[in-house]
Amino acid sequence: MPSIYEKVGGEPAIAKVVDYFYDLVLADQTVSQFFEHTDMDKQRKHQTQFISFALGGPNQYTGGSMAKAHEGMHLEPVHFNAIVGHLRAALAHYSVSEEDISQAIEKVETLRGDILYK
Ligand code: HEM
Repeated sequence: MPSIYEKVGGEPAIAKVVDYFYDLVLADQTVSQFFEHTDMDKQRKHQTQFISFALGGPNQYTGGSMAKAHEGMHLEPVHFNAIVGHLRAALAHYSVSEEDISQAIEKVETLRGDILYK
């Protein structure tokens, strides 16, 4: 079974989804402030890893490192939900099927508990 990552068209397609997702995130005042002091290389790395993880691509991060990466950000459900919404919109924009989008969101949801502030 090909991963969604492969179905979408691998790395070149992911780069486009990443750019689109990134634009949505930075235009959204619910979450844009978290990236205020993030340099562009890290920003890009974050988005690419995020999308690759969601779509079953390479360079996946484990739950443990996700908790560490977001430690101290005090992320609330409203922030996580906003990011999930942008992921959904970016995938839909590139004509990913509703079924594949749901699967990607399900994957991302497995990290909610690690990423949110407790
Ligand atoms: C399942 C959801 C998420 C995944 C897979 C993910 C992935 C990652 C990864 C891999 C890093 C480390 C990047 C690095 O070390 O360079 C990171 C850092 C970061 N994430 Fe996320 N993330 C998620 C959710 C969120 C949310 C909801 C927010 C805020 C609204 C957020 C904001 C950030 C910020 C600000 C950084 C630090 C960037 C920096 O070093 O300046 N992430 N994330």
